[in-house]
Amino acid sequence: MTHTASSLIVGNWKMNGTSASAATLIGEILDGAAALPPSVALVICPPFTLLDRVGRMIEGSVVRLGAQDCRAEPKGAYTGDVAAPMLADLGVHYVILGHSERRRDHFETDAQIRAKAEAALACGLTPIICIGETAEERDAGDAFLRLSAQIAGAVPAGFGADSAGGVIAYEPVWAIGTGRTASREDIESTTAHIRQALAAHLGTDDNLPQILYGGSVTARDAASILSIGTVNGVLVGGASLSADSFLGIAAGAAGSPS
Ligand SMILES: O=C(CO)COP(=O)(O)O
Repeated sequence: MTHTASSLIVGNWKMNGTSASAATLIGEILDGAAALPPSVALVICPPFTLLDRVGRMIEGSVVRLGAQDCRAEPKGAYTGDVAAPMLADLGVHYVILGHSERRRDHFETDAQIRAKAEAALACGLTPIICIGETAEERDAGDAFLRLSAQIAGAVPAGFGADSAGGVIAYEPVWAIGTGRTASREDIESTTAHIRQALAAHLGTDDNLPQILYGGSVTARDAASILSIGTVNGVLVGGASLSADSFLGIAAGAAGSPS
């Protein structure tokens, strides 16, 4: 399957990695990344502890650096938190916000996620705002309502039109870490809905944020997912911890055999 438009392949390492494992993984990814066409953009989001080390390793390569969260305030007495300007200072380009694991474990609200996105944009970072319905919401037929509400609450005005751009990651909660990827048909209809909801919320059809799919993506299904017209890339968890899998997914974006 061939995919001609550019694709954003983002690896979310979550709470995984040591200096030794990161050195090996990044070395292998850089070896393989050199063979990818320029239409495929790779982003690695390691935990905070590895941002500096990974940033130094990928310097001068096509791979960009992303973080997994930031705080909305620029500095202050917030023990354990990390501010957006601190990330920008480290050479970070992207920041994942509102991941379902943070919504679940840290009770993050759409309003907080929106404030974080505004803080990230203010220092030139590209936010990757995560949205997604739970299995219960899906079974109740409320998935689209839930996604529209998350967009209305978490996506800042003008999102995507800023020079830093903006990214929305559709990650159905029931597909994350479960090995249960959403079907191509589901991803197609849901991302079409998300695109419509973004256009309605932002009041424009131009410069809309890019839309990623995330949830048990593997090299096996990446090419099919990435060939959907409303999907601009993928957000990869588990499979981003293996260079073979991550590069296989990127090869799916490049239209080459994975
Ligand atoms: O949450 C995810 C990426 O942010 C998806 O994780 P998995 O690819 O492990 O399902």
